[in-house]
Amino acid sequence: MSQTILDRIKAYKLEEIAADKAAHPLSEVEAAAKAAPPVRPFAAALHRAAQRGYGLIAEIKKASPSKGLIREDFDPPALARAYEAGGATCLSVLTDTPSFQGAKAYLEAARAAVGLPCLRKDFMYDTYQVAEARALGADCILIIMASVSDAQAAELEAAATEWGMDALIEVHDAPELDRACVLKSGLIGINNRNLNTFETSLDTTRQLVRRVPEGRQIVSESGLNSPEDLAEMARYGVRSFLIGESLMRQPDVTAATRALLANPAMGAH
Ligand SMILES: O=C(O)c1ccccc1NCC(=O)[C@H](O)[C@H](O)COP(=O)(O)O
Repeated sequence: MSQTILDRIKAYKLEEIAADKAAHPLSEVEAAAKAAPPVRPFAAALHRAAQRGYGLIAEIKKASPSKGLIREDFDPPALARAYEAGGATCLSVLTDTPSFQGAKAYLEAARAAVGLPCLRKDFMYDTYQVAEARALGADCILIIMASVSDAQAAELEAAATEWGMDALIEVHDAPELDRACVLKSGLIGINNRNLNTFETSLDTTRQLVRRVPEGRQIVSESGLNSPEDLAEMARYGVRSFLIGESLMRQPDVTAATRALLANPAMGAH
């Protein structure tokens, strides 16, 4: 069977983690995590924003496997400030280099420039990466159910909790959602993008939302482009969003963020 993009990412990530562990032993990373600035509440900020209007996790994303280079003029602290000025609730910062041209330093720099809680957007397989995320200042980690076993997901989630961080549990189909619901995290991200084919459809959120148990906070992720998209998701009770490309393509990121959030649809929460 041919390798999927997630297989390829996993293969190089495991090599990267091994190299990182050799260069920076866990004890060193844990010491840095303990010395990191205090955690900013991520899920709580999103919840509050979604009650008043929309919760927005605005993503700092230079490139992607599906689109190649997205934004040439790429200054993470400036983009973080632009998102904050536009009304974003939280930031997501890609720290993966081979596929997204991200960097760990981007997370540190973006977070230091603003007061917003930050997600380390990466492919997590090892609790070493969770400690590293905290050392970089992350307030939340991503757990992609398509790329980890149930045991790995539980271990990553427990490590995030131990470090005081939140975990966004990402799913793309019903079996992944059922596995995610066994975890404790209240934050469920429904990714509208199939990470193997790159096909993006808001139908993914429309279909999965009804299977999410009461009390979980849903974040619709990927392929959201306009106030109309957000209003459509709000019709399904989803008021929190993770958006990268459509904002990253705008010359004025503050104005684009402000325009996206200007007139939230009211109604279902
Ligand atoms: O964005 C991709 O092409 C991609 C490919 C393979 C794995 C993950 C990928 N993206 C990660 C994300 O989930 C998105 O960056 C995020 O949800 C924002 O999506 P968008 O608003 O469509 O940039």
